Amino acid sequence: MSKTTVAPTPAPAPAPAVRVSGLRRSYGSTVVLDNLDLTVADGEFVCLLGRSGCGKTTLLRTLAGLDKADVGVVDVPDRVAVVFQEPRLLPWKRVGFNVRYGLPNNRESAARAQAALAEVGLDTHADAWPKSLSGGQAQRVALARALVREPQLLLLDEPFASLDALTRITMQGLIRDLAERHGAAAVLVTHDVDEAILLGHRVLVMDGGAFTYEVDTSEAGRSHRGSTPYEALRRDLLKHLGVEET
Ligand SMILES: Nc1ncnc2c1ncn2[C@@H]1O[C@H](COP(=O)(O)OP(=O)(O)OP(=O)(O)O)[C@@H](O)[C@H]1O
Repeated sequence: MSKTTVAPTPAPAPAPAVRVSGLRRSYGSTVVLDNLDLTVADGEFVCLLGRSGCGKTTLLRTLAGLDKADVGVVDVPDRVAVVFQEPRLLPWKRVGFNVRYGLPNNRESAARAQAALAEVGLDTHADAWPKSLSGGQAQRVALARALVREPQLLLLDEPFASLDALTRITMQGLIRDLAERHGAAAVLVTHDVDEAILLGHRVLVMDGGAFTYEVDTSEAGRSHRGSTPYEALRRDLLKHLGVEET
């Protein structure tokens, strides 16, 4: 009896976490987002770099559902969490409540909040008041509040901007590890080229509401600062941002 072998059907590629096409947004006569297309794969970490006013925050707010496109398709998963530049905690509620705010008021939510606090190294702070936290600790609580929702997409709008340089380095490592561990896709807005290279699998440069450059940083991001591939990538990005190095 002859045997027929059937070639296995390739598994379908997983649906991307973010699919944006033809996105336009204007305020009056000012075009802020101009016919943007963006796809972010599941588990991918994308960083947006661009000069002030180029439309980064507007794009992030649109992905978060906080701003509305004039035209275009914006397809994001159901569970999206945002971390802003400031922690935005409720000062009259304890840390644990802030983390589980919006979840059902039950023991499971309290346990999930506690686990999220442990992930950001603040498991002993559930009963603390926000005003007793340092800036870095408060931003960790904001991160725990995002993670407790088990987001499929994490949106980060300059979350380290108000932190001191040392805390910033710790937070960068933490966010990278957590995004990886949770398998969440992430979009980070930053002004910092090194931060973008360090955290991103891919870096997009925006100018005038459009993407003007894109680079895969997954390899160079693992190289040390100062190494040849890292410095070449850094110079390349600075050039596309229109920054002259002296
Ligand atoms: N609600 C609004 N009403 C009118 N104009 C707005 C509004 N929000 C943003 N803009 C304008 O849209 C443009 C893009 O703003 P956006 O905040 O997205 O830029 P950005 O790249 O995030 O800037 P930055 O890096 O300084 O935060 C700017 O010219 C800004 O003035």
